Amino acid sequence: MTNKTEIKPILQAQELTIGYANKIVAEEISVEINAAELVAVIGINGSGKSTLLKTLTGNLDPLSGKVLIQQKSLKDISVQKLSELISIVLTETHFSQNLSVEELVALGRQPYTNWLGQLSSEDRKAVQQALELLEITDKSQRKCGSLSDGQLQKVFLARAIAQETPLIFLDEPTTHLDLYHKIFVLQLLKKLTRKTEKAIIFATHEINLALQLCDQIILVNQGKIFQKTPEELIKSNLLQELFPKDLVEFDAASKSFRVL
Ligand SMILES: Nc1ncnc2c1ncn2[C@@H]1O[C@H](COP(=O)(O)OP(=O)(O)OP(=O)(O)O)[C@@H](O)[C@H]1O
Repeated sequence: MTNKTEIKPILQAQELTIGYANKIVAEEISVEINAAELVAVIGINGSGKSTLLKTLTGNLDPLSGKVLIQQKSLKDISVQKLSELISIVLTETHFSQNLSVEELVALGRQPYTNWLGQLSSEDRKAVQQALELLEITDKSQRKCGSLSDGQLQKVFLARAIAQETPLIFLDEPTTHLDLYHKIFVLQLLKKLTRKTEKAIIFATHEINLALQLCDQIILVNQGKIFQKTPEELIKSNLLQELFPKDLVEFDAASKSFRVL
């Protein structure tokens, strides 16, 4: 007998094959994500990061195998229930520029509002809490169209927080950001996992930053998927083999890629 409380993963992929009707992108995938973990999905262009995220969020059917959320098969979860479990932040270029920050964040409450879309006091509280967590309360009445890309990124993140789901997925949340703001956003994601116990999974090309900031890394490479801690990944040879060796190499001592 053990006293250790069993930690049940919030998300699991079992013997998963992902891809499209005429193309297998990756197979034999097994992934386990726990609450309060920050997880980066990395891999070269076209390796299958978006395909994996789409499959894990139920936007693309697996070719075989299954995805479980809180031990329940994704295909048996209703769309309504799924919107209470998963929020997704995409790199959005089309959104209503005329919405105020507060209005856009309030869209995160859609799974909970009535058919008229009226916000209850609980909905308003969730919106205010999300604005506070992202430190954008002072911008709540600004039009989204007047914000910088970095500020907008925080607003989309606040909308996902307001949705109050245990899982948040983001597709390349640091695109368009300068180095300082890339670190700012990733640190913020990390703080959110600690503060809220949410699991946050994001696709990124920022491998050096992911190695420094994430709890787990999912590497997509040549049809295979590896889940490891940053330390395990650095010790493995996987990063050395990620890119052709003519321009860039992984230096295990400094735990980063460098130009040759
Ligand atoms: N709808 C589709 N039908 C068929 N093949 C597709 C489809 N969408 C993507 N692919 C292919 O699947 C593979 C993986 O693409 P995916 O977009 O998942 O890669 P990625 O790692 O997210 O790439 P990037 O870093 O460039 O965004 C690529 O070869 C791509 O051409």
